[in-house]
Amino acid sequence: MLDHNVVVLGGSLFVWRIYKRLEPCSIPATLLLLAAIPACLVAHVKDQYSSIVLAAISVYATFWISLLLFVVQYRISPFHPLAKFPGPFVCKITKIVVANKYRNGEARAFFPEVHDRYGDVVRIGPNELSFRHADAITSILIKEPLPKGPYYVTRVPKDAYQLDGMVDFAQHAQRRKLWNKAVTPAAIKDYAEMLKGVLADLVRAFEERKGEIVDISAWMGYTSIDFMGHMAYSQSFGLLKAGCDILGLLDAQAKGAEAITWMSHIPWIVGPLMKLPPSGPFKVLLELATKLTRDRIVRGASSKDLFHFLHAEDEPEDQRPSEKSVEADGVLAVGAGSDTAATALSHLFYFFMRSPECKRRLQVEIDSTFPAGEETTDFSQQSDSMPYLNACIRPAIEFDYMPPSSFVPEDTQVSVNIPLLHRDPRYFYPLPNEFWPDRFLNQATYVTPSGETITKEQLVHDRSAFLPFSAGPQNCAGRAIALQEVRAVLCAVLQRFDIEKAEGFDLDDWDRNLKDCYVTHRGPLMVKIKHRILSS
Ligand code: HEM
Repeated sequence: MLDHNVVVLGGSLFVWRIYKRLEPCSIPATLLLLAAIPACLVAHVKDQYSSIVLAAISVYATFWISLLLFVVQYRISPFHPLAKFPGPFVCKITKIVVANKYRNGEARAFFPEVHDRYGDVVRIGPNELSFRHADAITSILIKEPLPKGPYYVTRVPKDAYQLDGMVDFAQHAQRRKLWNKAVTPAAIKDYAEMLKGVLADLVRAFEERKGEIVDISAWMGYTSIDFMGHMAYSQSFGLLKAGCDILGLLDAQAKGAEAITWMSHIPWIVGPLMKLPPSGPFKVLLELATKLTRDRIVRGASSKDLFHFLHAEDEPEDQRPSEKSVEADGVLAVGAGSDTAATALSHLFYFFMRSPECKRRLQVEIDSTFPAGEETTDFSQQSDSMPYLNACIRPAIEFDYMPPSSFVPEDTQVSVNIPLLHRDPRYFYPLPNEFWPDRFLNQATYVTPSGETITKEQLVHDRSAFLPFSAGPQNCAGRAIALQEVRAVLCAVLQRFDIEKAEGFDLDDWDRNLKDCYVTHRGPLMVKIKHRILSS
């Protein structure tokens, strides 16, 4: 008779082979492989023990420990397909390290560190590589875009299809058609009217707070979320009027994103978690999305909002996407469109406090385009005739997380770390780490903030490495809307107000408190709102 340990080891080797080949993660498969199989082994070897309890303890312990060792051994062995790629040892064994970095908002520090240490291609998980090279953009995202990886699977709510969670390209392209109709110049014209209303609320709120100290990062959050309410659902969320997050939306979004980003990096955990009823921030967000969708359907809209396009309201009812899918894409719009724009705007106010000369130059451009007393709401002028405004915006638009895809057949997830490219001297030089808008201007010579003059030929400016809105089929659907919003807010505020650092606030705290958790957690950015006195 075979020794019982050999039988148990054979069982766990068999289960490991199944996991390696099929990666099953459903609850029934997990119960079968991790509980039922060892139970059968207990039944098989129980006679060799003095009691069934002892047999169960010994078999389960041997089975699970040996299974774990098989997994670890293989992941660090030279036979693993990614064995030749360098990376932190612990990352070869488990993805938990990177998942926790995201959850704790430490990705911003972690990725530069590992790429500086290990090079342009780093193994950041048992089956995952991170790239820091512009060539990878074309190979992964553009030329023959690789299919989306399991990272995206968690974005798909049950019974619904959310655009960015659609891993099937054909299905994604079909849904993206609705989004593309929602971002044509004609559609964006309608959103411009909504934006004007939001700008009026913002200006009014700042007028009322002149001379006061406010957290401008929070106010940018209210602004962008209010705009998304109008643009997506023709409904005011009312944060600007209230001067606070009355719906708890920003808080729910931040907490939900923290959980989602963690789960996205450990996709096998999603199956079991999705079986649980939504709780905490997910409950808040889902209930709000359902209510917004219902209310919008009943109420209708006086002009074409995003919902109009996503719900295909011009089509016969039987050809429209399901209510659940529109609900899911509505959440996506509010999530994808609010934190990103608010972060870009907050960064800009921060940069202007660090570099007052840049703010002065921008205000000169604003004044010559929109003289004092005139409205700043001719948005086409902002996009076409204000080069310095557009140069300022570009370096402030961050792309805080990575778009992973996956290689088939090895099931390796790969990602290009775009924020690192934006700060890489091979693509942007000089001052790759500094806010220096001039690099985005087309000039024969450039003067750096320290007074050094360089020629166009000396400037390194590789636009192919600049991708704040990503690229390829899954690029940002709201790019044009976001740019219009950021330009409009800057013009409206800087034409009328001087935004100065609040006394006692340490600007270094802004950078210290930034955390990438799928959305960017921003700490406070305390400023004094002052009436702007125009220099003659
Ligand atoms: C400064 C502001 C913004 C930035 C930097 C930004 C950036 C991005 C990036 C990098 C992606 C790709 C993400 C990935 O592949 O994982 C993306 C996707 C997306 N963004 Fe934006 N975004 C911004 C504003 C907006 C706005 C205002 C909206 C909506 C009105 C929006 C809607 C979307 C949607 C729907 C997707 C998913 C596209 C798809 O999967 O086909 N974004 N965004």
